[in-house]
Amino acid sequence: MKTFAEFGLEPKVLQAITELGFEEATPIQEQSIPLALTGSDLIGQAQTGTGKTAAFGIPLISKINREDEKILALIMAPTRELAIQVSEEIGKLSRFKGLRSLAIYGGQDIGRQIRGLKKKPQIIIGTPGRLLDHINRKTIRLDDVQTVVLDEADEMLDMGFMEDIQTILKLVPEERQTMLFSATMPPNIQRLAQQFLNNPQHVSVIPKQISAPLIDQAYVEVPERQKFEALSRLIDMESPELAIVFGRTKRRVDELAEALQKRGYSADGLHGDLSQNQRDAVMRKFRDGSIDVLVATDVAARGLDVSGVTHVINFDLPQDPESYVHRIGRTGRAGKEGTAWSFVTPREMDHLHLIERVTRHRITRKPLPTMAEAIEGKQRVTAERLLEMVESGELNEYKGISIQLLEQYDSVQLLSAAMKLLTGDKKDSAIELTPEDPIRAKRRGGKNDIRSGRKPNGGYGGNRGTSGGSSGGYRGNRDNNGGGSRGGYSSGGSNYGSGSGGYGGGYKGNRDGAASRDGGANRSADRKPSTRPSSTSTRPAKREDFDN
Ligand SMILES: Nc1ncnc2c1ncn2[C@@H]1O[C@H](COP(=O)(O)OP(=O)(O)OP(=O)(O)O)[C@@H](O)[C@H]1O
Ligand SMILES: [Mg+2]
Repeated sequence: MKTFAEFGLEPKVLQAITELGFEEATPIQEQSIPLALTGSDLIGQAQTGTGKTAAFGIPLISKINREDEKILALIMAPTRELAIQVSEEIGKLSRFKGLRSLAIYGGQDIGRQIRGLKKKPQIIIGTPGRLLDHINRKTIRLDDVQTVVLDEADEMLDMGFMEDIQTILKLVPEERQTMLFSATMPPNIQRLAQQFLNNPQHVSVIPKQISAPLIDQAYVEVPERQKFEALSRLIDMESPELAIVFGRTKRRVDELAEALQKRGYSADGLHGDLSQNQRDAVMRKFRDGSIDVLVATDVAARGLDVSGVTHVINFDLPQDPESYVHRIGRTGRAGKEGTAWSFVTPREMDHLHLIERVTRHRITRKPLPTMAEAIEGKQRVTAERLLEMVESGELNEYKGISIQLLEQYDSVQLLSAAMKLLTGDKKDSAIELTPEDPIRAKRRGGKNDIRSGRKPNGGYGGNRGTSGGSSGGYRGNRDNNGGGSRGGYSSGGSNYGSGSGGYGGGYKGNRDGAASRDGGANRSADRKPSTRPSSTSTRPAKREDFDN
């Protein structure tokens, strides 16, 4: 492991890194930073939560002169929340150097953004839709941009941002450095790379070499109508510090958040039909811990980094294996452990197996938590709270009454009553959620779909660490689905997530033409009537939500 001092960074940037508490570079940082500092174009791929933001942020910041008053760097991200977060991290990294950066995203007052732009930021972090808006208004000019980063590049393509990105990149001088980053690099990313990158270096971190994000992955098979009960039992049993629960549609998220609140959980929902103020408020509450459970559509699947997220629960399975990878990657970040649970209806078992094959990771089957386990979990939390209170020692006011009570009643009875009060018996109000259709495993893949054309070397390393890094394919140690005998996933070209940087597996060979990953326009995860004037109807529904 390298320390940041070894990259020859200027003292002010090093100081900022130290202030953030980063001691050693993560593998993606170790490989990307020196390359990016040479000015080379880059395609960077590494697992979720391994510091890709600083991997592009540090070299980007290093190149900029604080005296300059032009926009010199442009970072694009697929969602508003991510643009805000990346902008904050860039702000922290460039603090001592005194650079100015600004987030530009839909839903925020444009006047405010224009005022921000008047302060001459050198770094813009934006979502493509609003960026274009500013470009058209001539409030943003890209003529001096030297560095472009596409964070979550594959997602931006998937959301139908290709056209917007093309328009934007055509306005950036050709003499520039361009970097693409994501944890997943499906083959269609090559299209973008060929068009906009100049002789890019591929930096791809083999999982074995990463201080592996320890995500414990489990699933329970549960019929659709029992999912809510399963969720509340699971939350009770596991008592997450912070949890993100993913639902398939906006309606689902609304219903779930409300149902959880009714049952006494501290939960709130996030999706693209909320106003930006509401979205900001929910994220703030989740980040500061005033809610414990964030219920969200895939709008929260990518990039978000909230410390203390111990659990991710897929209340509904995601449509795509990549989405699974990113969703569960909201936990187990920066070397911490995390737990991911997925609810799978009996008809979705095939889809689960597809996810297992593509991610080359066996997901452990677990039984539905029992009522007894749920109760035990809740009691454990209550006991912990009680003991914390005992340790805090600030109990003098209660001692008199406690002594009196103990003279009259049995101590076990008394403590049990206090525990019961504290635990707060669940109001068993009936919860009715509108059922969702099961996700269907699309038939995809096969040798002909292997598109990346790059030599496979290094699998995703399914069991992270024990077998990682050896030559591709979905190898032998899987027993539940025949080692990829269906659909050709074992065909050595699969190198999802590592090795040479190509996704390679081609499992979603015919996805490009699909209307949307959310299962059709009318019940898409995040569809919203657009205020943007043109061509929105032809775009995948998903983008309507994420940025406008
Ligand atoms: N060198 C480092 N040492 C310690 N912590 C780090 C280091 N680099 C980054 N981090 C922290 O790790 C966390 C994850 O970083 P980041 O969000 O950049 O991950 P990512 O690879 O972009 O993940 P994702 O694929 O989910 O977007 C952040 O909280 C970040 O501050
Ligand atoms: Mg990221």
